[in-house]
This record gives sequence, C-alpha cells and structure tokens, in this order.
Amino acid sequence: MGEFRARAPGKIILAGEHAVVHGSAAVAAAIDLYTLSTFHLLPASEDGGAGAVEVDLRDTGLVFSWPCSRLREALGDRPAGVNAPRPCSSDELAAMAKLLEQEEIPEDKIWLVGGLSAFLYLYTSILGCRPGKAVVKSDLPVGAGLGSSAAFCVSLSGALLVAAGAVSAQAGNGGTEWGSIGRDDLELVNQWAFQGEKIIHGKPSGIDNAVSTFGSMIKFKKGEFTNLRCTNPVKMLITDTRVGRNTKALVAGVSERLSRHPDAMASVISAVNSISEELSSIVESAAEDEVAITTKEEKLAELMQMNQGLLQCMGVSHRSIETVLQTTLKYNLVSKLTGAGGGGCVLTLIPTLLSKLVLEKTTAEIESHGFRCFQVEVGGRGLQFCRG
Ligand SMILES: Nc1ncnc2c1ncn2[C@@H]1O[C@H](COP(=O)(O)OP(=O)(O)OP(=O)(O)O)[C@@H](O)[C@H]1O
Ligand SMILES: C[C@@](O)(CCO)CC(=O)[O-]
Ligand SMILES: [Mg+2]
Repeated sequence: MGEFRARAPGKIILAGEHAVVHGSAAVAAAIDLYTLSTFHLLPASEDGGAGAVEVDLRDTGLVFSWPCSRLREALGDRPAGVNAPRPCSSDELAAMAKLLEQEEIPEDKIWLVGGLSAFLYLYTSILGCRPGKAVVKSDLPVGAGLGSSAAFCVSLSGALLVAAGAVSAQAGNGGTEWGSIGRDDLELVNQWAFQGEKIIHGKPSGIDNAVSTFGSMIKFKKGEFTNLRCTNPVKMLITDTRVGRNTKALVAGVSERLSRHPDAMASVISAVNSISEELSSIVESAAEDEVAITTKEEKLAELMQMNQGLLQCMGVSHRSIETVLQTTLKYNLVSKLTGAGGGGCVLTLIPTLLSKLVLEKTTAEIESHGFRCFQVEVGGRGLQFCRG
C-alpha cells in the first residue's frame, strides 16, 4: 500500500466546555484548520532486522524513531483487536513513559509527552510493532483551545486504520481531492481517537474527537451527539492570546473545585446545560430577514456572555482572556473563551451587520496587546482522506 493522508479539523466550542465533562450539554463546530497525518508502512529493514516506527512532528521540528524490537520488548506483542478500541492500561502508560524518558525531550517541549504517548498507543494497538513512518503537521495552534489534541488523534487514527485495512477510504488519486469513509468506519476512528484523547487529557468528554471526526455543528451530551442544522451562518473572530495552557490540568482543576463545592458547582453545571440547550435551539431556528437575524445574533451573544461568566466561576478564565473581553466590549461585541481556557483562544461573535471598519478597528486593538486574530469557516467537514 502507498502513502495515505488523513486530515482532521480543529473545533470551536460555542457553549458548554468543562461542564460537558460533568454531564452537561455542549455545542461545538468544526473549523477549516486541519491536522494532516501522512502515513506509510515500511518493509522490514534490509539487514534482516525488524525495522523501526518513526514519527516526524513537523510543528515541533522533532523526529522520533523506535526500533520495532524495542517497542515489542517494552509493550509486548499487542493483542489483535483493531475493531474493538480499548483504553490504555496503567502498565502500558508506565511502559510508554519509560520509553519516552530515554528520548531526552527538551524541557520547553515536554508537553509533547502526551501526544507521543497517544501516538505510540494508537500505533501499536492498530498496527502492532510493524515498521512504518508517520508525518504530522497542523494549521492549528497547538494547546490553545482549538482541539489540536483531538485533530492529532483523529487524523492519526484515520491514517493508521486505513493502513491496517480496517477501514476503506474513498480517496482521490490526484492528492488534491479529499474523500471520506462510511459512518461505521468514522465511528471506529472516533473511538480510537477517544482512547488517544484520554491519554492526553485524562478525562475528556469526547466532544472534541466527535466534532473533529464527524464535522458540522453538534450538540453533545454524555457521549451522544446530534447534528445541528445551522440555518444562518455563524461568523466568529478568533483571538489566540498565545498564553500556553494545558487541557489536562484545567480539567483536573475544575474537578477539584467540584469536589470542594459540590452543591454550588452542580448549579453552575446545570446553568451551563440550560445555556447549551437554548443556544442549540436558537442556532437551528430560521431567521429570514435582517431584523430576525439581528435578534437571533443578540440572543446567541447573550448566551455566550452568560457562559463566559460561568466559566469564570469554574476558575478557567485568565487575565489575557479578560483583556480580550474588555476590548471587544468597547465595540459592543461579545466574547467567550473556547476550549479549556486558562489562556489559549477566545471567540468573538461577528454580527452579520457589523461594518468592516469596526471589525478592523476591533482586530487592531486586540492585536495591539500582542494577541493574534483570525477568522475561520464554521461547521465544515470532518475527517477526510487522500492518497499521497
Ligand atoms: N501537531 C501536533 N504535533 C505534536 N503534538 C500535538 C499536535 N497537536 C496536538 N498535540 C498534542 O496535544 C497536546 C495539546 O492538547 P491540549 O488538549 O492541551 O490542547 P488543545 O487540544 O489544543 O486544546 P483544547 O483541548 O482546549 O481544545 C500537545 O501538548 C501535544 O501533546
Ligand atoms: C474542557 C473540555 O470541555 C473541552 C476542551 O476542548 C474538555 C472536554 O470536554 O474533553
Ligand atoms: Mg485537547
């Protein structure tokens, strides 16, 4: 089999992050920024050895390689079970941590350990210890709230499952046409990606891997999701505060607050659930003229603002996020953090009738704080494939 490419989108969360980990509904949408995984199996090495597994992480400039014999020694011959995704055990996690300790990863890139562990787990679970080479690169800022970890796990799982022959992709030959896979195959990718997300996040809800796999805009609750028919386009400005953060630590922080103040936090989570439910029905409601569209956007903005207040209650806002909120408020625009918070990215709703001039002035003022703004298409395709 030749080279295969799989690309998976990042996401924004319009409402419900963190609360979704504790059973609340949340609303998320795919964006047109992708992580691309290119993969091919390699023949066993010419000297009769077993060859190696290599991953080239282009966004970091680092390449990692493990002889297959070493992987087999550390992780054992993995059980066949490509069609039955299973969680990584604590023994397997410890074995991967030991393997990665020997890599001497630079201190400023230590956050890579989660991604590399997810890679090793997905690779050896799906393909065993066969030689192969993966290259991963992304349009997404890594660790900034736009679902880079999910896009990483979804695109890798997709590429590895195609190489294993477990799913069959309809892919264009030219390298520019993107094809898809059937719904059951997408579900298999999604379940493997969720196992990878668990390694990176600790306790993910599954919303990020679901939206990255299936695309579109979804309402997600307790592992189940429905597609939302978004009747009017939703336009968002994204600000990357460039403040680094880590989803695993932020999710753990919210759980700790929940155990310290169970009643108060249960009310916060229940309020977020109501916000997500209302926001998803507003998204689906049809607005046909300018007045109706403006009313709809005002309701969305108000719900986003309320959600942001509750995210502050959960302790996941940040000085940089507050600076963006105050700046956009000067122009009567509403913002909220997206993803795990603690820095990372902020969403600002762009009303349909907002003048270009006001948008430019807002962007310039946000960027004067050292942040970076960009616009994305919301609600597009999920996982797609093409031949290399
Ligand atoms: N392109 C990539 N190359 C290498 N590692 C990556 C890449 N994308 C994601 N990762 C892994 O995922 C981790 C970031 O995941 P994290 O969940 O903290 O942030 P996020 O997914 O961008 O934000 P959120 O979960 O809030 O949406 C990185 O530390 C790294 O381990
Ligand atoms: C913070 C969180 O709710 C969203 C991260 O994008 C975590 C999760 O749901 O897995
Ligand atoms: Mg993540």
